[in-house]
Amino acid sequence: QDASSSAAAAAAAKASAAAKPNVVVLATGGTIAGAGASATNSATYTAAKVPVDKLLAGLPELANVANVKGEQVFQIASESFTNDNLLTLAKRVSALAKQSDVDGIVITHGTDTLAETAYFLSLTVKTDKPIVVVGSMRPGTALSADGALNLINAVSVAGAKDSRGKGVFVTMNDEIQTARDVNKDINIKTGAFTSQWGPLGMVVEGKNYWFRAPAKRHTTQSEFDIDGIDKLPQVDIVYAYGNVQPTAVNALVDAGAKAIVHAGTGNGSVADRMVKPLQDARGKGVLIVRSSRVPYGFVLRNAEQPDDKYDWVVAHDMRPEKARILTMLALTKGTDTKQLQRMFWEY
Ligand SMILES: NC(=O)C[C@H](N)C(=O)O
Repeated sequence: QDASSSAAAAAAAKASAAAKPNVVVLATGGTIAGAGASATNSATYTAAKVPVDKLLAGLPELANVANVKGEQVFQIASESFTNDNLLTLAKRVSALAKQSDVDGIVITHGTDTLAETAYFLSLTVKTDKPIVVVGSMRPGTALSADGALNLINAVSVAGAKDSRGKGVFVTMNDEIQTARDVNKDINIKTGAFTSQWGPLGMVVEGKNYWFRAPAKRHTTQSEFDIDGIDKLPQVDIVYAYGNVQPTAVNALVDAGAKAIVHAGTGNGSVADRMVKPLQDARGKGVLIVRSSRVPYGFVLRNAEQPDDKYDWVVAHDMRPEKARILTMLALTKGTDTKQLQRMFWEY
């Protein structure tokens, strides 16, 4: 009797594990793995402290959502992310996505450059399996820490069948955002991630509620594939402000930048004294991408500056830091400015 009931219990446990999706959590550090000195330290803490096993063990509720495995890829604050980190992470995500025993992938990440990494993954990983990048604004040691629910939501979105084919997501504050559109727009507050075009949906108590679909090319529809990319070119950003001088542009060209993203004022406007240095840079083969330091709206071609005449590219609605990501990838294919401009419209 005992033996048959324990066999039945084991079979039931096996059936319940088989019914749940398999989700791998790749941990990279950030505040979601951060720890502060006391529960009232919501903003003063050390990022990238808690190892992934401890992070997952602290959330037994995850077992109800998916069969979760953790892997520590890095343990860093995201402001220190490099191109090498992007390549290593994306290659690991791509390899996991090819495994038949993996249904979805979650990346825990610091919030500061989270949107850049999410965009990079959405452009380079060829899969229709859900990939979710998630972080937190408060360390797990703080009162009203946001990481635990953000992580459960991420695992639930990554494991859901109705998330497939929709690209890479960011799940913060119960919202499901698409990697391309989302940015960290607010610091300190937990509702930090927004998109001017709105979230795709919401995740509440383990269920997805969708309201729109991404309109731009991503993952399986992308012309980039991380499996064939081993190096990223140097692309830098020049920030515009009153009294700006060409010092930074000239230094970056001398340092070997292959492209410069100009974070202009207003509609991507460029100070009169910056035009010639940027033209000179273009003359030396450096690609010039005109973006704006204004977070919302978008930059139009040949408005503010004659882009056709100067052979410059506009970043459309991409923030300078995300324009850098697309420009680096474009440069792995060639230096044709018409192609780069097409990519800014399509991705
Ligand atoms: N909230 C955070 O995660 C911020 C932290 N500086 C990071 O990006 O790693």
